[in-house]
Amino acid sequence: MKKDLAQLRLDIDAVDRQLLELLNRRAALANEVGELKRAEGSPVFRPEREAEVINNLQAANAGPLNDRRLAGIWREIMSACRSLEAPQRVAYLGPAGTFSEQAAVQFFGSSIEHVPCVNFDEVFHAASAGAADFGVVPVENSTEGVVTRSLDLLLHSPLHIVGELSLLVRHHLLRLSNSTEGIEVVLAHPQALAQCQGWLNKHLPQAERRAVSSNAEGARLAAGNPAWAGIASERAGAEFGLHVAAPAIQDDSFNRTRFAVVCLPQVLEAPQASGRDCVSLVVSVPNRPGAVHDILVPLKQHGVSMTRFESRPARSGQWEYYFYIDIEGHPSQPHVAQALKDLQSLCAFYKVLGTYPVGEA
Ligand SMILES: O=C(O)C(=O)C[C@]1(C(=O)O)C=C[C@@H](O)C=C1
Repeated sequence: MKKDLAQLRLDIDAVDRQLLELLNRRAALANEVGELKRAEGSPVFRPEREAEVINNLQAANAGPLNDRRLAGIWREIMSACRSLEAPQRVAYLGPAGTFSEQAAVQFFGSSIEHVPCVNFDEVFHAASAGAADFGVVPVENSTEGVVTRSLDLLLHSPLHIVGELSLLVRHHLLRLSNSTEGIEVVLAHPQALAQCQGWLNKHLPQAERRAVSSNAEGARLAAGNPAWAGIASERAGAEFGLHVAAPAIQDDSFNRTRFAVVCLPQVLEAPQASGRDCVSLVVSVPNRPGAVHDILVPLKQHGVSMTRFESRPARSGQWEYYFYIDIEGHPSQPHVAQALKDLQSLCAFYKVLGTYPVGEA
């Protein structure tokens, strides 16, 4: 005979009590790990261990829970255990409700200490000066290209990249009412205004576009004036009590932003090889014909794929450039190490920005 709802709920309650006991046993073990780590001064956050835990469980998973959901649940369990060892402070472009905050929570889980910052410079400063353990900054958007300020800050920063993630970015038009009538000003971060310019040209051609420090800040301001609208996430709308006047107004429905997770090498060294890794570099070459071509030759010779090549002016007034290069692989692989060594010998400036596991698309 099939069980009725009341019986099924009793069974769920019983399983939950077992889970609770097991989770607390796990948490107590994490506490012990924390004591060991404090004694030896080693880092709390170990991304390669967390990846191993999830891989092992996925290999043993008999269902019906699917592997993706399982990973999401264990990321949160480990985030909670990690916070018992030591709360990880994560800096990002605030206020609450930004995509950067969403990226921080997606990467570290929700048991983190939030360090919202007013701009990207402050994120780098917080993580360099010890006010935060990690920083999360956008580096590239699939519609708008690179986030130039983040690249410029990475160039001279003592922070290195230890992880990345990519977030599907849906921008909504948010305001105090749920219609698009009578909007005089649209406020958002310049990147979001650019990502929605086609929609704005078509639907709100008369409205003034006002750039503000973050989308969430635009939403906050829009909550104070019925003729103003912000472009931001649903989360930001909820935070400031706004309606969605028009959903998903970004010009590209697959609009994605890639974020880098940065920290001081003292907080976390470069992660070990995970099997799917990436090295980010910034280089400059002597100003002579063929120099840019030449730096790509070692990559081809040693069979290393380049997944990104960006240039940024060196601000010397001499039309010199820095090149931001991502390659596939890990320096512990001999062909990658050799390619990097040969490449370095051709560069006037060479800096490894980080070696880290490739983020999920
Ligand atoms: O294995 C460790 O080093 C732990 O600290 C435990 C644990 C976990 O909860 O499994 C927590 C934090 C680390 O990032 C990795 C794993």
